[in-house]
Amino acid sequence: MPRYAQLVMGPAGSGKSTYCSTMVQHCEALGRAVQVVNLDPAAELFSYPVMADIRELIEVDDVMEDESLRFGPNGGLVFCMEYFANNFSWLEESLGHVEDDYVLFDCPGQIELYTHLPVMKQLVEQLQQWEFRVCGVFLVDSQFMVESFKFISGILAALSAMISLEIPQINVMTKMDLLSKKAKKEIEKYLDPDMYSMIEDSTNILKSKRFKKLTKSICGLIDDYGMVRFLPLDRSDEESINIVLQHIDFTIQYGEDLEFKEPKECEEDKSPLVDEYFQDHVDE
Ligand SMILES: Nc1nc2c(ncn2[C@@H]2O[C@H](COP(=O)(O)OP(=O)(O)OP(=O)(O)O)[C@@H](O)[C@H]2O)c(=O)[nH]1
Ligand SMILES: [Mg+2]
Repeated sequence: MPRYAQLVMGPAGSGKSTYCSTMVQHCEALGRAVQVVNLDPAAELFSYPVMADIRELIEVDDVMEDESLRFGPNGGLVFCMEYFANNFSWLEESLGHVEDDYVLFDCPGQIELYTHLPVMKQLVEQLQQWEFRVCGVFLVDSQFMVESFKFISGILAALSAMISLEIPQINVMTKMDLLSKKAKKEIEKYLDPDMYSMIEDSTNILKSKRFKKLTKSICGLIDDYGMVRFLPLDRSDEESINIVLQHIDFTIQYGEDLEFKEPKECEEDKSPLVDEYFQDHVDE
C-alpha cells in the first residue's frame, strides 16, 4: 500500500503550523486519520497532536548553547537539519507503519532550505523510498501578496522550491480571512496570474531601464513555466479548506487504492442489526 505525505513549506510566519492544525481538524470531521510530524527544531508550541517531533532528536537551543559550535539561530537551524538528514533512521522509527498512512510534515520557515540546501530534497527521496507519495504544499501569506512586486518575489520562492524538489506542488495563499472585501477582489488576479499584464502594471512605475528589463525577463520566465497558481485558503471557511485538500489528494492519488472501511458509528451497532436481519429471515 502506498503512503501519503504533505510537505508543508513556506517562508517564516506564512502559517505552516496553523495549516497543519486546520487540516487535522478538517480531516477529523471527515473521519480521516491524518498524522503530523514536526520538523522545525526551533518550534515552541503548536496546536496539533504530533506523531513525531524533531526536537526529540535535536533542538536549536542546544546547538546554539554548544561552546564548540557557537551558532546563531539560522546557522543553528541549518546544522540541525543537516544532522537530521544524517539520522533519517530516527524518522523511520518514529513513523512506524500504519495502514493508509497520511502524514503532514510541518517544516521550518527558513527559505534557503527549499531553494538551495540539499536537505529537503534528501528528505523527499528518503520518503519516496519508504513508499510515500509526496506532495509539496507551499504557503505564502496573502497579506504580502497584494502588490505586484511582492507577488513576484513570492512566486519566485514557490517556483524555486518546485524546481529543486521535483515533486508535485500545490501553492496556497493563506490568511485570506484577514483580507478586506476590496483586497480579496484585488487579490483574485494573483491567484491565476497573467504575468504579461502584470509586467505592464509593475514596470510603469520603474524609472531605471535596466531594472525594467530585468523585471520583464523575470515575469517572462514565470509565465514560461506556467505552473505557478495559487489556491486561496480561508481557515474559517470549510469549503476553501476542502478545495485545497482535494487538489492535494488528486496530485498524490489519495483514495484510489483505499480499502473500503465501515464508518465508525455503524461498526458498533452493526452486529445487532445484522443479527436481527438474519433472524427475521430465518423466522420466515
Ligand atoms: N487570521 C489568520 N491567522 C493566521 C492564519 N494562519 C496563521 N495565522 C497566524 O499567523 C501567525 C504565524 O502562524 P504559524 O502557523 O505559526 O506560521 P508558521 O509558518 O508555522 O511560522 P514559522 O514556523 O515560525 O515559520 C500566528 O500568529 C497564526 O495565528 C490564518 O489562516 N488566518
Ligand atoms: Mg511553524
